[in-house]
Amino acid sequence: MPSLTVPSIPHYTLPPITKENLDYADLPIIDLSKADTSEGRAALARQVCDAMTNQGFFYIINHGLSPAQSERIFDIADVPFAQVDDEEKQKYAGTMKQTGSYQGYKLRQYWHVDGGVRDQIENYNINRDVNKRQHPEAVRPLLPEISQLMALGLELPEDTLVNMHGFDTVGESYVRFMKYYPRSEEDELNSKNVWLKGHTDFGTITILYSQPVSALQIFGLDGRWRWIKHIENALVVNAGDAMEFLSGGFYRGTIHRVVQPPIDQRTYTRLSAFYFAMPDDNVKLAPLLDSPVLQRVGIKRRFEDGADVPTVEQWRKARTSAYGQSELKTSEKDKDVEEEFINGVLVKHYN
Ligand SMILES: O=C(O)CCC(=O)C(=O)O
Ligand SMILES: [Fe+2]
Repeated sequence: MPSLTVPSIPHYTLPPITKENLDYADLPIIDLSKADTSEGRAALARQVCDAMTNQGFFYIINHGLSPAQSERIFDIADVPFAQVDDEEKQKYAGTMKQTGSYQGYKLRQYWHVDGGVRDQIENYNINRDVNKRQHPEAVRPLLPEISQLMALGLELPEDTLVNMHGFDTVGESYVRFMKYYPRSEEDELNSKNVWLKGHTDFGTITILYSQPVSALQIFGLDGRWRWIKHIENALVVNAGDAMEFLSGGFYRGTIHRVVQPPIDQRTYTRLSAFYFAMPDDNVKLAPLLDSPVLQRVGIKRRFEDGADVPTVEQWRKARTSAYGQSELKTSEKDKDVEEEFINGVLVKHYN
């Protein structure tokens, strides 16, 4: 990254890791320092492909961000929450339901979680074009740094996919900062300790900065939830709906959820930082039929034959408007699953 004058902001101290012995998911670790040679890249490509077709989640280490840069990301992430007062937060609140876009704040209690319980999570979302909207005063001096972070999100491994993620085209890849606040006993009971229901992300890939408060879990092919373990200065990557659709089901949009942290971390807030990569708005979410791999392994279609395949814009808007707001129906097959149809596609939410 070229150097910038970095504004001085308060340091955010991340909590210590848990001492509990949790059932962790065994995820592959992609060491990007091996990408310098063509053999190294070939080996990494196989590893990533394997991870994406199986768990749909992996870690990246040696990604080029120093521990100090990663620490800085959490300092920046806390600014929209700790340095902006409620009145200003209201002023920059997003209009998800009306516009299908997450830009701005998602304030606490906007989403329905389960059993009448509403969320205790604040988000602040910034489009990859950081100048697309106005931001709270405390965030403005940080925009050049946030803008540089977006560049990292574009380093996708495949040209085909990279080309669908133009930087100057119309689209909604974005950075999200997210702060989870501890909840009341009553809320924990009524929502069975689930803070964010099991879901798939909407885009191609999500990159999250590993952080120490254990709460994120992934749903394994064996039907069990397992915890994501914190790895110092690692990135955690997962595939979303757009990736699953483009790859005809070859890469899995993995179901994940957020639950109450283990007992020794329950009093902390949980701050996280993400990059959600979304193809350009005009990309049709149909399988990439030219792929020799898809021709070999076959395609799992998520859309009815003849149904209109949605564009990225249609998909992300419909998913964003519905999320945490729509009426869900309990699945006839599984009482822990709730369902809705979006653009003719069955979308599931897990408890
Ligand atoms: O906070 C987390 O670790 C996950 C949040 C998440 O899944 C999301 O924002 O889509
Ligand atoms: Fe997610």
